[in-house]
Amino acid sequence: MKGVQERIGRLREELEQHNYNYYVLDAPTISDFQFDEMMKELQALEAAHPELYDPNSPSVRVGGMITKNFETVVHEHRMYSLDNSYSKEDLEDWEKRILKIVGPESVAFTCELKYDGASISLTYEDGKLVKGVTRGDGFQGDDVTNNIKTIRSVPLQLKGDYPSKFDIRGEIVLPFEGFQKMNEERIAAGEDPYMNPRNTASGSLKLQDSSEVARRPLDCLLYTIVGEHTGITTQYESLEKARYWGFKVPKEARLCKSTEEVMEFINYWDEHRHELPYETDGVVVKVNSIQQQQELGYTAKSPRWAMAYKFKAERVSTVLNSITYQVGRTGAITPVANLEPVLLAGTIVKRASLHNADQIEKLDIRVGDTVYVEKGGEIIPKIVGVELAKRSEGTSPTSYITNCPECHTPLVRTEGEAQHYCPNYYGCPPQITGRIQHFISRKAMDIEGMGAETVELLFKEGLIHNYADLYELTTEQLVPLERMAEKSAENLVNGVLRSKEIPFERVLFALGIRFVGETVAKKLAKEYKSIDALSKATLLELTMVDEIGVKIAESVLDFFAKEENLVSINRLRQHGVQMEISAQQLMNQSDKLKGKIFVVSGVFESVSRDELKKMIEDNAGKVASSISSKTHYVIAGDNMGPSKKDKAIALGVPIISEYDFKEMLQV
Ligand SMILES: NC(=O)c1ccc[n+]([C@@H]2O[C@H](COP(=O)([O-])OP(=O)(O)OC[C@H]3O[C@@H](n4cnc5c(N)ncnc54)[C@H](O)[C@@H]3O)[C@@H](O)[C@H]2O)c1
Ligand SMILES: [Zn+2]
Repeated sequence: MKGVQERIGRLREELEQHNYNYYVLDAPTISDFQFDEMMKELQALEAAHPELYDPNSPSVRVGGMITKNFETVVHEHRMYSLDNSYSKEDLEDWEKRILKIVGPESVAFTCELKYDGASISLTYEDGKLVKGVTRGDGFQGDDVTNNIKTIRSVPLQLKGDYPSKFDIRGEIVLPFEGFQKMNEERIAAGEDPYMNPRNTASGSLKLQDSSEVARRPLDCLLYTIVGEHTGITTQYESLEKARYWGFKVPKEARLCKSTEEVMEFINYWDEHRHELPYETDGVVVKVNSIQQQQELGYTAKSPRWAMAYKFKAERVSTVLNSITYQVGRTGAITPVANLEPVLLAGTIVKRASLHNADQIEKLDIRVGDTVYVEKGGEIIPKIVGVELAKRSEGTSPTSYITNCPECHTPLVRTEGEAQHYCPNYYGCPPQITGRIQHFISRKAMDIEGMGAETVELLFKEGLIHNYADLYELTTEQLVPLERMAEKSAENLVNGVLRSKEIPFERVLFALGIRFVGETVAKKLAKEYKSIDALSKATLLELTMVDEIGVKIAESVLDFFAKEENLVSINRLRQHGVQMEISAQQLMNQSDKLKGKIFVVSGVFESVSRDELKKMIEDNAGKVASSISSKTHYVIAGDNMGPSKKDKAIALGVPIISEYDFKEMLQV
């Protein structure tokens, strides 16, 4: 008995800590699968020992919390969690319990997808968005209205016959495409990629700077209306109404008359969910009739009228053959697991990320172990645990490397950072080639005729040591090299020559300053206009620039403090690389379109789409990808999509031609 009590206490404590990591820090340290297993164990023990009931147990409370970084708002209607089911039998048991209360006839269900993001409650009064609050602990949450307003799919003004006051609930998600783009930008800027879309969405919502939130491609999917006089009688109807008033309500929902039909829906989406643009982790089955919902009511944590059906995590086990360590262009060390190849979610997996030393230690991962591999929204799969029963005897914990695997320099780890670094900036081969590879990449200097392997080859042959060396390469030097025909040597030299036309903002990105990705480079170029001015900026000045924080500012200062960087910049300048915004570009820039949001659609006669977008941005306007109530103008060319056109008309957004636009700029 004492043992059980201890175990329960221990589980409650640990689950509490995981809730904190997950909901407040947005940085879980165990997988959802492991969390759910622990929760199930706790629930089973509590059910067998009702005398140990505690109203504060994580099993009977919503897991979230308020952060105190925002104003705390008490929910007028409580926000609940959902009970989980994992099989057809679970669902049938649930149906039986429901019928006991509302029976004896059958019950209809609305099936929806379970979007994996952060819960939100939006309050509308007279058709206007007045508040956006996180779920928090279910009773009260964080007021994140300003951040919510930056999300394009959240209507600020409703249309149609909406009730005068109501709340609508949904999920803030980060669609895969946006998540991947954000991660590509982070990797290009030398930062660690985010772990998964859910925690990134939730973390984004809690940023203090709304303009930073606005840059994140968040989406808001809605599913429940709450309020007194809404006139709605079924869940299915509420989805249709919400859609009609202007909310984004996914169309996948289905009205089902039996658990058989519910299972059909579940089985279909278990297989097809990867075709959706956002992450889902199950299906939510809801009693359709609102009146029946009211009869059923709530438990301490969840509605009795709804049930989540969780998809099985895509997870397999395989043997860890070895751990290797990669050195990135910024010197960051990433441990990589080399696995016995295994089929996971339709692809053969051979490698998985181990993130950093802490992760290896926490999971106690050892070479030879049988490990669990999981695939979520991440780019590469990850190891989430070890099958300890299969561990052979006599193994010892993995000791993390202390020296760089490439140049043997002792590694360093700055306080507060998870990653180890190789500090040998000038001499570590992968850092040198990594910087040059970044420099020539498509979004940077876009040097045709050159790829990552060519960089390796030229470095090995001692021809380049630095990106400025590229501009001194001659065909005579290149032709004798292996696999380098005369033609490709010429292409390469010409490619380098042409890169001298690349505008300053991209040169700035190409230099590979840590944390200076494409967007930040654009901002800095616009603000400082030349490398000389930027190199003289102080920390304070830099942090005054919109969207530039201390971390970026410090990294810029570090970069210009390195003598070798200054030498390289001077050499690049002597070779004719653009180190300032051209007079032409300056002339074309203004603030004329400040605050205006444009959507560009169709094919144009006098300019290309990209040129048009650049003109908008050069004049301080913003380009959005889809039309919303916040769009100021749609610039339409030939073949504008009919649905876009309808939407613009419905929302009353003016549709203008490329010529009207140029008129606006007077060019
Ligand atoms: N890894 C960790 O450390 C850790 C810690 C805490 C929680 N978790 C994960 O979070 C889960 C618990 O989180 P939870 O309490 O938010 O429950 P949940 O996410 O399992 O389900 C409830 C939530 O689902 C959301 N939802 C999505 N689509 C919906 C729809 N169509 N209709 C209604 N609701 C919908 C709502 O936001 C609702 O609050 C755990 O099961 C675990 O997987 C993990
Ligand atoms: Zn090194």
